[in-house]
Formats: sequence, C-alpha cells, structure tokens
Amino acid sequence: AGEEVILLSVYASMFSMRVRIALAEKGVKYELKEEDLTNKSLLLLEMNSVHKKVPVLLHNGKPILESLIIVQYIDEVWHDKNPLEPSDPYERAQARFWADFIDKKVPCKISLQWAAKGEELEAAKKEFIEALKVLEGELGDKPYFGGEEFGYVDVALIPFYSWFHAYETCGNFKIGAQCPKFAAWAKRCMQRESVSKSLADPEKVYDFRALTGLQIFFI
Ligand SMILES: N[C@@H](CCC(=O)N[C@@H](CSO)C(=O)NCC(=O)O)C(=O)O
Repeated sequence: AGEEVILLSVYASMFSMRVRIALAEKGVKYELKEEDLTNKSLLLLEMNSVHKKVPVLLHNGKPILESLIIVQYIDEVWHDKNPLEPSDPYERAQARFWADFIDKKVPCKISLQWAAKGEELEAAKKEFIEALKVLEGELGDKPYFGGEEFGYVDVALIPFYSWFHAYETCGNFKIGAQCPKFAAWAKRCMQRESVSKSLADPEKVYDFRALTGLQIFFI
C-alpha cells in the first residue's frame, strides 16, 4: 500500500532480531539498514536521539523505538496476520509481564564478558541459568510461551538463543544440559522460518563479539 518500512539494525543484536522475526511473521516487506555501532549513521542519531540504539523501525518516516514496543506496534498495525499478542487483556498483560522479565533478567547484570573471570563470571552464569529456569517453569509442558501458538513472549526470548554458543564458549558452560526444556523449546522455534531466517548465525555472533569487542552481551 505504498508504505515505506525501514529497520535500522545490527546483525548480532538480539533486540534487532525480535523485530526481524515480527516483520517476517507479518510478511511485511522492509528495507534493512545495517548499522556500525562504532560509527553510527546520522539517520540513527536523528531517529533515536534519546538512546542512539538499534533497533529503530521507520514506518513512513516515523520512528518507533525499543524492541518490545516495536513488536507490539507491528502486531497492531499488521493485525490481520499471525497475531503475536493475546487478544484477551489479562493474557496480554501476562505475556507483557514475561517479556519484561526477559528484558530484566536474561541480560545478566554483570555482562558475561569474555574478560570476566572467577567469581564475577560464575555469578553472571548462575544468574543467567536461574532466569532460564524460571522461564522453563513458566513454559511448563506448553509448546510455546503463548500456549499452542508461537507468540509475543517467544519472539522476545528466542533471539538470545543465537548468543548461547558465545556465552557457552566464553563462560565454559553448557546451557542445554542445565535447561533441557528451554533447549527443546528453542529448537522448536528454530523450525519456524520467521525465526531461522532472522536469527544471527551463532558462529558469526561469536566472531562479532570478538571483532567488535562491544559488550553487547547484555546491554
Ligand atoms: N532496550 C533496547 C535495547 C537495544 C540495545 O541495547 N541495542 C544495542 C545493540 S544490541 O545490544 C545498541 O544499539 N547499542 C548501541 C550503544 O549502546 O551505543 C531495545 O530493546 O531495543
């Protein structure tokens, strides 16, 4: 309908991946503009002057900011396909609670920098696994966090899966071994094309971390 959709993104950013998945779920055609966070474009600085972060969705020139807010916006604007948020207000509030939990708890407070050693690293790993175990409890025996269907909470969480290889390599631990239910859920999500084509390649994520030295593990 002659509308222009642009996404300012970074390949390895789990927050950008959330938006890429949502746009793919809705079948929205958009232009992807890859940012170099060490040399941000004027467009990014102008469109997100407050945080200067990606993702930024530009819809007919208007910026929508913050990945979870962007996903909600996409769900509302392109409402006729693959609903992501529950239609029931209470269920929607629950879904938003868990997406908020993910934003607060999955990115560990102490970033799992490869430089972190000893008790700082162990503390970050423990906190990370604890958060995943709480999420496993919420998932229970459901195929997805939304129940039978892939939805908003799944979109919020699955991007972190592309960073597991980097976390495990740097943190020297095996997430799947400690959180088998989580690992099964992640593999289930990865079978969805909107996810598999939007998630960064774990090896590239690992190299990206090494390449940029950016502590974007948990920003
Ligand atoms: N709460 C926001 C986080 C975005 C973010 O941290 N983006 C990072 C890249 S991914 O880790 C970013 O743009 N960092 C640039 C910077 O910190 O300068 C959201 O959900 O969209």
